[in-house]
Amino acid sequence: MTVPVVVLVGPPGSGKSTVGRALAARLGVGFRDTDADIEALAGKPIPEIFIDEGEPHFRELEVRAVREAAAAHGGVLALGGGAVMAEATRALLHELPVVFLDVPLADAVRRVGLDAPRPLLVVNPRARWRELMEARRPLYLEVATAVVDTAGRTPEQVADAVLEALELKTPHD
Ligand SMILES: Nc1ncnc2c1ncn2[C@@H]1O[C@H](COP(=O)(O)OP(=O)(O)O)[C@@H](O)[C@H]1O
Ligand SMILES: O=C(O)C1=C[C@@H](OP(=O)(O)O)[C@@H](O)[C@H](O)C1
Ligand SMILES: [Mg+2]
Repeated sequence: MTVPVVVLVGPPGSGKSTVGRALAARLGVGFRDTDADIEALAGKPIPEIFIDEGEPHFRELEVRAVREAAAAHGGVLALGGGAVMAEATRALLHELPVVFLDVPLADAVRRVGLDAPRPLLVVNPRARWRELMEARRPLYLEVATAVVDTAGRTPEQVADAVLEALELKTPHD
């Protein structure tokens, strides 16, 4: 069994996918994103999974994708924003180095507004994001080894803060 060097959790727009890629490059390790794994498993993009099979089916695929990646991927792993809602996922995250990327509402809404579609944020994204974050913040905190604030930081600066928070060395140190 190979376990990730870092797992990134946090709400949509916190930068998990973007920072994860930068972090993996800095560490000289691979990057994996469970949303991409789910799309590969289902053979279609996430919005289509939500439309065709519904959110509960997406969440089943997500639990499986996280379990498989957490047991086999030795690099940086980014989860989807809702992955922590599953108790089984939280249980396995308790054993891993997990960073919660925090972000204020205004920054997150600005970031996701310009990005790929997220089915849960299509209608009234501001209010929906706030609701999601209120429900999930305790869960992000429960699984987090460290919390990194992303407000006013570039993805590269966030990657630096993650390395520092976990005291990780890069090949250039
Ligand atoms: N620290 C940051 N500052 C500004 N924009 C960012 C930052 N992190 C991510 N972004 C941008 O926000 C959008 C969402 O980022 P993404 O990595 O997909 O977030 P997540 O995976 O957490 O939902 C992307 O367009 C990305 O380029
Ligand atoms: O918050 C959520 O429930 C979701 C977040 C998305 O990932 P990001 O957090 O990477 O945007 C993706 O997994 C799906 O649209 C559901
Ligand atoms: Mg993402």
